[in-house]
Amino acid sequence: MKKLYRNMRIFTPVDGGKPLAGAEQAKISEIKKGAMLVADGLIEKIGAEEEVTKGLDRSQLCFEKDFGGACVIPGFVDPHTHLCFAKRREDEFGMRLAGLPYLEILKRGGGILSSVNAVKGATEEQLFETTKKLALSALAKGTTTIEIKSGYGLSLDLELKMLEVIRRVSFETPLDVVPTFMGAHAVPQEWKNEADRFVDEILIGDMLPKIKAQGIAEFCDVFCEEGVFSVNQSRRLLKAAKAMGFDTKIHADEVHDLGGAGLAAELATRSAEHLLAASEDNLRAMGKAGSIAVLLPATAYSLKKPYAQGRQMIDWGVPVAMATDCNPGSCFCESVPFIFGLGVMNMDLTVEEALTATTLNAAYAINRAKKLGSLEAGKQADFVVLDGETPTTLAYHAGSTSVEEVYKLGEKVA
Ligand SMILES: N=CN[C@@H](CCC(=O)O)C(=O)O
Ligand SMILES: [Zn+2]
Repeated sequence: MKKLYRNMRIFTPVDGGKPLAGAEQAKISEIKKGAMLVADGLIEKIGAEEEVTKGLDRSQLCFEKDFGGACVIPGFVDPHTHLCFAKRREDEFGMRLAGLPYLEILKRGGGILSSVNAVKGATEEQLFETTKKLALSALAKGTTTIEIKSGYGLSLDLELKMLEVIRRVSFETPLDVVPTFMGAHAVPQEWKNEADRFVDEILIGDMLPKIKAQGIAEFCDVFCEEGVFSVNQSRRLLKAAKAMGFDTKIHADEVHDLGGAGLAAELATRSAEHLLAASEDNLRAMGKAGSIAVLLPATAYSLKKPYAQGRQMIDWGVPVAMATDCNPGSCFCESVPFIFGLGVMNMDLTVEEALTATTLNAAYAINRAKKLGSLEAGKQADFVVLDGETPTTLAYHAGSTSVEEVYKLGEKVA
């Protein structure tokens, strides 16, 4: 049986088989009075209502809905989160507001390391409950697919505990979940003066092969930053991960221009994230290598840092995606509508570019574009109904999500 959704004003990027870059990123298709025929959660037909309903045998339908001309966009894809954590760090936010730098808190044993202690102290059930609650909050705000990283474990047992919880979120919520192993999120206290050995013996020699054998993570990510992992250490880790069959990502040039974006280009990682301090040369090299820039404007907001050069990156031909970076430290935000507004207002993306950045390019950044990220025949019927005439409302109606209804695989889920 099929479902017919009609009388919708549909806005969607169009998938040309690769992430949209340069002027292509702003190309959005608009169907003024559109309809979607859905079978088994997939879009069978989409287009002008007249076309979609021509010759349609309505007795084949199990459901039909008139959306009254409402604005519909693809479900948001959030390609960078640290949503799996046990405890908030509101106290640290206060310290940062008082002037203590983010990396200094980590250096003193707080930050990511305090989240490691919290994961250690939580039962798997507790960790699952906090993670699920945030995932459902993201869903209510229009996110239908989400990447979630481990990285608050830093030992094999705790990383597996996190990845198990992340797997459960994919089974026990309507969201599509993409799991990333991020054992290289910080150097654990016990390896403080031996980061090289931690990378070579523990991460590469032990954790990566065991995580791979369990098939519990798809991507490998590393925090390449001054005082965390160097470019050389990150290179060794990502090369080894690639050789073992992981897809790769890198937290690059978030605070200092260490050359992480250059490494992303050199290794052609699927994406590089943050890039607040990345140099023009390295960003252009990323564009040439096809590495996607995943920008996290709510982190700049929360760290009170200058925003990444989103406008310039698009002009330089780098495909741009955006993500929330939801985590308890640098950015406690699971709202894609919020980052959509920041992208438009503070990084000078156009509304059309921001829509591509939060849907199709975001799907490419986690290797899901074949299934989702745009509303086209053959892809999943994951979509969001907005309170507004066009996607502009996402930036215009500040402080509101503008998200009225959320559909996953053709089912209303929020
Ligand atoms: N910068 C590194 N990792 C996270 C923050 C993690 C944390 O502070 O807990 C980020 O992407 O912002
Ligand atoms: Zn991150």
